[in-house]
Amino acid sequence: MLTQEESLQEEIKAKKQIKADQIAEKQKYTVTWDMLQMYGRQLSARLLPASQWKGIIAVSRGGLVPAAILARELSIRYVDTVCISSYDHNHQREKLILKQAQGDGEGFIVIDDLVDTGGTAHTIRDLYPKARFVTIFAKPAGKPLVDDYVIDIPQDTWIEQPWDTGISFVQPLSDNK
Ligand SMILES: O=P(O)(O)OC[C@H]1O[C@H](OP(=O)(O)OP(=O)(O)O)[C@H](O)[C@@H]1O
Ligand SMILES: Nc1nc2[nH]cnc2c(=O)[nH]1
Ligand SMILES: [Mg+2]
Repeated sequence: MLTQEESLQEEIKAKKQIKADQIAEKQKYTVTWDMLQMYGRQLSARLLPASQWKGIIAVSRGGLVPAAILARELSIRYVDTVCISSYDHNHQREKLILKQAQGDGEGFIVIDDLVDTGGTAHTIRDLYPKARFVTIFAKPAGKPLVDDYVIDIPQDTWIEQPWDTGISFVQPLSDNK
């Protein structure tokens, strides 16, 4: 007989497996480091002049690499983070704010790698109503919640980020000599 805690853990594990299966079935949009740098530079150009910004707030973890690209291009050295953990619990997707940058976001760029359902973006908007909130990728459901983004991605497509992937051998199409 499982305890309540054990059955909750079992339920969470089963849900994670369902999510992994759903991701595996989705169309993939694979991002390379080069692409990310190129898109990050495009976004940076739209954030000029840099003198209007007090700093950058990265939405950890996905926003960390894009934030580094923006910081370099705009010569911004003040970089902070907001750290959000999303997890499944009792049929609800809850968000836990582990750490946040202070203030209402005025004069700051808040950057995340992508907006999908918009759940994270809602949290960011509540925390930093005066910030300029930008992402590199946007899916239709979350698009209305960002001030700017670079690449449109269909809702049914999973974005594979370069930090989640690696280079591996691929079989040739034909082994015929
Ligand atoms: O629009 P949404 O449906 O909320 O999805 C977008 C969020 O999902 C990913 O983060 P995730 O919560 O997976 O955590 P991570 O950044 O730490 O990888 C991504 O980096 C965005 O922050
Ligand atoms: N890597 C990745 N994380 C996500 N979080 C929510 N949607 C996505 C996605 O498409 N790709
Ligand atoms: Mg994230």
